[in-house]
Amino acid sequence: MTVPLSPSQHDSLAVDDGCSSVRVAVRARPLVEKELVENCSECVSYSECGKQVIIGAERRFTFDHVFGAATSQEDVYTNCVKPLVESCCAGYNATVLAYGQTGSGKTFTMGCGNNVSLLKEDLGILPRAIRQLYECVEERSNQAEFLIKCAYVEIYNEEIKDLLHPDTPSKSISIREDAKGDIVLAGVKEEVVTNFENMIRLLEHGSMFRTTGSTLMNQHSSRSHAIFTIIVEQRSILDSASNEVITAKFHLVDLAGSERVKRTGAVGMRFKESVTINCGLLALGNVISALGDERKRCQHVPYRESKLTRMLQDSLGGNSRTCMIACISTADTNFEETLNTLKYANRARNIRNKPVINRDPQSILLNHLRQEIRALQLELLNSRIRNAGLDLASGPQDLFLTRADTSMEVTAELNTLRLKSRESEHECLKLKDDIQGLQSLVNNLQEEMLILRTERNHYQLKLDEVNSELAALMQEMPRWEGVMDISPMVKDHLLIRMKRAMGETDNEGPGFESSGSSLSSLDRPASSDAATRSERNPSFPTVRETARECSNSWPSSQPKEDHSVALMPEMVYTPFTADAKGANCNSPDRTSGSNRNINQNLRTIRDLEERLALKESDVKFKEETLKEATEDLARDERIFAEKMKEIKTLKKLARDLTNERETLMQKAEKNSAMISQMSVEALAKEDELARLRMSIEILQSGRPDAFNINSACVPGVPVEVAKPKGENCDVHVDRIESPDEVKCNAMDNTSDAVDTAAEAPVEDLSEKLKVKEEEERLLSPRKAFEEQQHFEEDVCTQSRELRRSKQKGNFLTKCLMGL
Ligand SMILES: Nc1ncnc2c1ncn2[C@@H]1O[C@H](COP(=O)(O)OP(=O)(O)OP(=O)(O)O)[C@@H](O)[C@H]1O
Repeated sequence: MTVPLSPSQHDSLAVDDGCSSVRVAVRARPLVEKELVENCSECVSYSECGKQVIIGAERRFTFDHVFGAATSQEDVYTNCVKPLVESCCAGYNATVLAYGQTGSGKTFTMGCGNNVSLLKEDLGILPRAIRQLYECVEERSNQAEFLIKCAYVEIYNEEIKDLLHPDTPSKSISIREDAKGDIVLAGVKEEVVTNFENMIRLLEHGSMFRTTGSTLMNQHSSRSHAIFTIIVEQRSILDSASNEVITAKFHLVDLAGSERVKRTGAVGMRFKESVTINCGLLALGNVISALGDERKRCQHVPYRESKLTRMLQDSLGGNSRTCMIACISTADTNFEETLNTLKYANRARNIRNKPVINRDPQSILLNHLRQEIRALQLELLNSRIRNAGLDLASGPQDLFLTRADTSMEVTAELNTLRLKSRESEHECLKLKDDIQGLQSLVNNLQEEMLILRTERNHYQLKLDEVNSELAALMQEMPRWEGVMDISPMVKDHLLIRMKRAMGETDNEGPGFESSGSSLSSLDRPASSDAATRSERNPSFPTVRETARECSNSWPSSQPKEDHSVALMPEMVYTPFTADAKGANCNSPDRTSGSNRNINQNLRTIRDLEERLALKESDVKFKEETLKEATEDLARDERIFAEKMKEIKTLKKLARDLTNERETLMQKAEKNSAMISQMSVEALAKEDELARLRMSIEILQSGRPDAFNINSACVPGVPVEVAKPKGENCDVHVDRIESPDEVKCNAMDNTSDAVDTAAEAPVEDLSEKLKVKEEEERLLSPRKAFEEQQHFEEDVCTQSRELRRSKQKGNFLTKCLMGL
């Protein structure tokens, strides 16, 4: 049945209060061939609204999406994953998680490539997501530059394997938390991929290395949890000044299926895999419970319980938009597993994530600093212009700008360093918190270990008591020999126990191999404890001593009736035969009482052994966790120390830069004053040059009326000029070579003289000019010509320089305005 899709299902990424719930979809697979052959019937139905699944008589579960057995891959993808790919392109982390019992269709749903054997409509989530991602990149290529990377790992038997680089040893891969608190896989190489085809090739290549195996439930059963991660980095190109980088991670997870060993028929290696798979899923369940249960929400979330949960830390309760697809089988033979999956998935619906756009803090900082620098540069320029009263378009500004820029750079650098230092301080605080958390974890673990050790000692004591009781009973054994019939099996067993208690190896007893493992745990603590006890009280016989005595006093070999003794732990004493009863009628009650005692004691021993083994494995696990936590703590402390060192260096650098900045600011102040002075001088020189050029033009024109305007420039004619400020100014003109070619040799106060020369009496000047002309006629016209040329060249050079500096000034002004 295909469940109709409602439009509301498309809003699968609804976010409120910055939080977004984990979306959960259920997908039922159709009955497979094996189930059809077995005549299985369907035990699952769906409600009309398309959001409820009903299992059995009336157990209803509500989910965000419910996909019936006939739902196409396309529908599952469109509803569950498409929005996640879109949000990943927008900078949000995303996760798709396929969960379910073995053979329920997780790998089918996720897909692991684009095989030619696959029909297009059967393509799973992975190839579809990769295609959509590249389409999205293509669409946005005019807005941003994209860099896409991928990594593919599997968690097999609690070890992480890099499927894209299978040669990487698992030991070199570890799960770490980076400075931002994101989970990263150190040691896993990410591949940069530029197109759909290449990424599919990598996916298929990695999938080839994934561990699969055949079980009774699924011929191609995945024996590991596989995580394909796509990393999307984008840099906006719309705003060239903004170099903001956004990075999003997309995890596509195909979990291994939960399974019952009885049904999968897993033995040996498969059995071990099965145990680790179930442990990982149990840890995931614990995390889901801790996050989903409102009462537990503030408590510790056991992410560190398994590698799977640690890797999915961001996806469950963290910075990610997550969708879980719970795959179920509708066959009634899988009723219990399906019910469990639905319960598991239902809990996941309560998890609240906090997705945010992953902006690179460095680029944010850089942008912020750039804006600040621009603002400061403008402000500084404005204030300088105001102070110097300069027109930006005139005058050489390069020196001024260089200094100002240097000062700006230093300020910017200083700000960057300050921010970095602040950031490192935050990081240090965070690390401190982490260290405290770890410290309390270690303390808790130590406490737990202490309790466990006490418990172990307690059991050990009990075991010793039982052992000594047993030893006492064994001492009595020879006495019963004559009076009752004890099964040779029992004797054999007791002999083996005694020998083992004495630390001897005895493989003769047919029950040795089966009971060996359980007995060995008894052997070790008994002997060590016996040693300590004999130290305490040498008169008290140890189990070993008593046992040795017994074994010596016993007949060495008893006829062995059969080899059923292999079931030693379950063995009981054989009942008395009628004859034996007759023969031993002197104390039948006492004998049966002792038998009962021995049986009871054996049971107690077995019980204690099991409990002890359990406790020991518990202690071992705790010790490992403690070791890991201690290592983490040491690492964090190392990082913390490094950070502190870095902060110190940064602070010192910041201090140095502040000093340098101060010095530069002072220098810049001085230079700006100098520049202002120079600018004023340059303006005066320009004026002077303009006037000189005008004078030359007038003199070159040789028009007598020109002297009315500027006769003060007549060469060699000392002029008494009018005094604008009540002062006399003399202009000395050397000589006139010809009426048209003159050399002007203006002395001090030239500009004033030129300004006031217009007011000199024209008659006087004409007369003087005539005299001069007479004199000049006598001089060589050639020389005058040469001098004139010389002078013109000088003027041209000066005006060229002036033009160049003007251009420079204009250029710099434009640059400044541009900035
Ligand atoms: N929706 C479906 N439509 C048709 N066939 C399906 C569907 N889902 C699963 N199957 C078939 O069911 C079988 C088991 O599926 P699959 O291998 O994906 O299960 P699994 O959950 O990944 O198992 P495991 O956990 O053991 O790896 C496969 O033969 C697959 O083709």
